[in-house]
Amino acid sequence: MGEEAVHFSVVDAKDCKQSAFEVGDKTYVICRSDDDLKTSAVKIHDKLTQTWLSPTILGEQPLLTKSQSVIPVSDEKILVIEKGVPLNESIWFLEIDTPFVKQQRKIKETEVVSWSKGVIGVGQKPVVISGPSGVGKGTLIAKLMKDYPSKFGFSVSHTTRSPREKEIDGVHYHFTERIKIEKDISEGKFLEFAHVHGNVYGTSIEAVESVTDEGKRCILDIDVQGARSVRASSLEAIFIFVCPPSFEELEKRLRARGTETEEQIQKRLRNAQAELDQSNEPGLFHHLLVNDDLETCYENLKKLLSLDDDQEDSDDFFNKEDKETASYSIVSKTDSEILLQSETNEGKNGAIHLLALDLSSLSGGAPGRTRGLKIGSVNSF
Ligand SMILES: Nc1ncnc2c1ncn2[C@@H]1O[C@H](COP(=O)(O)OP(=O)(O)OP(=O)(O)O)[C@@H](O)[C@H]1O
Ligand SMILES: Nc1nc2c(ncn2[C@@H]2O[C@H](COP(=O)(O)O)[C@@H](O)[C@H]2O)c(=O)[nH]1
Repeated sequence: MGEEAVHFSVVDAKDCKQSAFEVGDKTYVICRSDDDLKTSAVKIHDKLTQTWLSPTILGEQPLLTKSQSVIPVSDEKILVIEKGVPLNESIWFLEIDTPFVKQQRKIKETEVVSWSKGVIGVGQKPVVISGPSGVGKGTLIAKLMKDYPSKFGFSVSHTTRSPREKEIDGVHYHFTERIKIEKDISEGKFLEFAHVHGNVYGTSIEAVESVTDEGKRCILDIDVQGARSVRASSLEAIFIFVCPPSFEELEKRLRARGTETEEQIQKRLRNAQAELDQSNEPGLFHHLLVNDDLETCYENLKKLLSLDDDQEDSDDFFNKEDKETASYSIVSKTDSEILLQSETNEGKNGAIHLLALDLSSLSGGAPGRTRGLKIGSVNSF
């Protein structure tokens, strides 16, 4: 195991405790007050220009404790372990140059950093279901949710369109104003958004991650533009496109549903053709399903989902006692792993309990979550 010194320092300023660390030409300082553990400030010192920057801070902030263990893990992220809380709640990353941060920096034309919660274990990949309006996506998803309520959770999108008669705010969609969704999009709260049939639709990061945090598999019903954006994001998902048996049948279903005006139906049909044209594009969808007979299509969808090569949740690395009580701090870092030492538990025979965080596992969640962390007792990988 190669050695690399842990590089961090803690300085007590007048009214705030600081953790400072260098990455490239910049020094990042996380500053938190002992009196207010709810908020932290981040300052960046640019050594080249000798200037201090106050970046826009995105993402949910860590639940702060009185002390932390901090180490840069790459040019993109800094690992922050909050001490005194169980490991599952203690792992956070300050994203300083991830693709998400780079994108947000461009949009906002200002310096940006983003907090991202480290989540141990992979869970099952979210399922993105796309297809033309009226093909039956909602019908298939409703069946899945009814048959497997504890296994699947629906990502409730935001939309600026008006609710249909039986639609409930917060259940079918979060119905919202254009000005509000545009503000939230600009603040980086959305995984994807698109202008669809004349309205704005979008998937908030929270919509996906709240389902995954519940331990359920997240289902997204989004258009092809949205699927493309998710494909380009850090979220690893299964992409399914649902096709109609014919264009005539699609039109028939859309009309029979009776939820759109003639003008809206015409617009949806025009867009349907464009979506169908993209369904075979290499690298976009993993699976195509034809929704001719509903029951047959549903059975095929179930087959696809159970065939998915899901991994076991690596939570199993921990025993129950560790989960509830152990608190860890960083001991050392190599190119492949970071060693963590338990501060509260001594193993049998008085041995110190060491864990290794596999650095190759730092990916997979939506922005705001670093999902799929692999952590094991030393030598157990
Ligand atoms: N296999 C099928 N055979 C016949 N009718 C179907 C079938 N699947 C769905 N339908 C019906 O087609 C209509 C459209 O289905 P649904 O609302 O689920 O489509 P959708 O793809 O979710 O549309 P949108 O994208 O506009 O939300 C509904 O009235 C539904 O009952
Ligand atoms: N890109 C996104 N597309 C979405 C989202 N939520 C729904 N949709 C798609 O919009 C159309 C129309 O839906 P409707 O409820 O008005 O009939 C359909 O294709 C949906 O898949 C979203 O969050 N992002």
